Amino acid sequence: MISVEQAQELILKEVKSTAAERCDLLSARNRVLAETVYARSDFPAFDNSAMDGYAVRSTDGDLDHLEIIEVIAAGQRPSRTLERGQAARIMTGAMLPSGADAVLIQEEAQPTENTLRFDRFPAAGANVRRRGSFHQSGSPLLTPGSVLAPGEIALLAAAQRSFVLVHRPPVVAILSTGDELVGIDGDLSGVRIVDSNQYGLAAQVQQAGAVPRLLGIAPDDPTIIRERLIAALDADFILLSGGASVGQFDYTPKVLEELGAQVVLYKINMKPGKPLLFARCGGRLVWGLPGNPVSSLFCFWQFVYPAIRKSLGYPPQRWLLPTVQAKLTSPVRSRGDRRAYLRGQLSYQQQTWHFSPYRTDNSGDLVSLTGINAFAWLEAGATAAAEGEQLPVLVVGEVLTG
Ligand SMILES: Nc1nc2c(c(=O)[nH]1)N[C@H]1C(S)=C(S)[C@@H](COP(=O)(O)OP(=O)(O)OC[C@H]3O[C@@H](n4cnc5c(N)ncnc54)[C@H](O)[C@@H]3O)O[C@H]1N2
Ligand code: MOO
Repeated sequence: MISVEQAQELILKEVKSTAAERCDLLSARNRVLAETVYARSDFPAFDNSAMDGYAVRSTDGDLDHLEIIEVIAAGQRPSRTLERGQAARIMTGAMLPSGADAVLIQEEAQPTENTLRFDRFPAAGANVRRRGSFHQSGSPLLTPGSVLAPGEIALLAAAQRSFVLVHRPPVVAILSTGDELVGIDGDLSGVRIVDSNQYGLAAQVQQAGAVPRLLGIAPDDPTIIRERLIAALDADFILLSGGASVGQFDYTPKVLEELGAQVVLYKINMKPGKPLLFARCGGRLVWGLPGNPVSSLFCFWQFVYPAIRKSLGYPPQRWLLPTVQAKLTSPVRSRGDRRAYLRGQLSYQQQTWHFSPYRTDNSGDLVSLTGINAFAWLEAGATAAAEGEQLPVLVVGEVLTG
């Protein structure tokens, strides 16, 4: 069995970023830029006021008062040049009139009719945003690999880019295998279970920014699994759920081998999720995920999520889910035979990360995943950790702050 870190490295080595596609700016959030975006003009495009007040000449501070010659709103062009002894009422963002080089803020001004008196006079450049001071025409605003968060989206809008080139989201096919499985509305007949992995994995694929393609259920029949797998080969990634272990009806490894797939790895030193299989098949990447629902979702976070992020063009520091060191709020145990990931809740309180372990580590118990946002881990060989001890924690959901 190989380690989690070795497996992540081997998997990521096989992944390439997808080609670029044109995307409407409003749909581009969380996508990754595949071009350099240059500024088409200076920003600000003209000298303007940073505050509501009065545009003045900074050399007029020796005068007793100034004459107010006009009012300039944002979006308007000043109509006159400011001469010695003159001021113009000006709003934040409005164009500075020629002749002016400073803005007296209105809190420090005493206007009466057209006359302006003042307490303190601004120095040259005070409260003025100079043309091109934020960025200049032709300068690169964003480079390939920039992740488009709301700030970047606003910058692109300011640069009048209603469309941008971003990496195409990979298509991830999901095929569940198992005679015991039925669709969400299927007949359970007392011995069957719902194919919940299809839904859980689809939600994870969407959350990671990729496009799920639901291929439904294949029975434990190698011929049918093989057919369905071939049909799935037009997707970028293929997730097979179930049949990865050693049981009599666990056909995933066998079918992949028959199709000429190169198995890159099989079995990881971790719990849950030991019987993970990863292979190259017909130029596509295939994950054989364990059928146990918690194991399957956990393997996704560890080994599929990073691959999706890489293919989306994310920078390497953002491929893996983050980890922190957190203090245990109650003791934990493990068999010690594999690295054990223990589900629980991570919160940040009083400048400290706290991890509250959930009471069970059963790989089939989906209730145990509700409200879970993290997994603390004990290395293989360690069988317990006490309350208050620090453990490394993998963060899979939103962190609680109280
Ligand atoms: N003798 C051994 N038995 C098992 C081993 C082992 O090393 N030796 N490994 C165990 C571990 S660890 C895991 S994890 C599971 C993985 O098994 P498979 O990937 O072969 O999955 P199945 O046998 O098909 O199913 C396991 C379990 O999960 C349920 N399941 C399957 N698919 C779905 C689905 N799409 N949605 C919801 N639930 C699903 C299935 O009914 C089983 O209960 O193997 C252990 N056994
Ligand atoms: O590795 Mo299995 O995932 O423990 O149940």
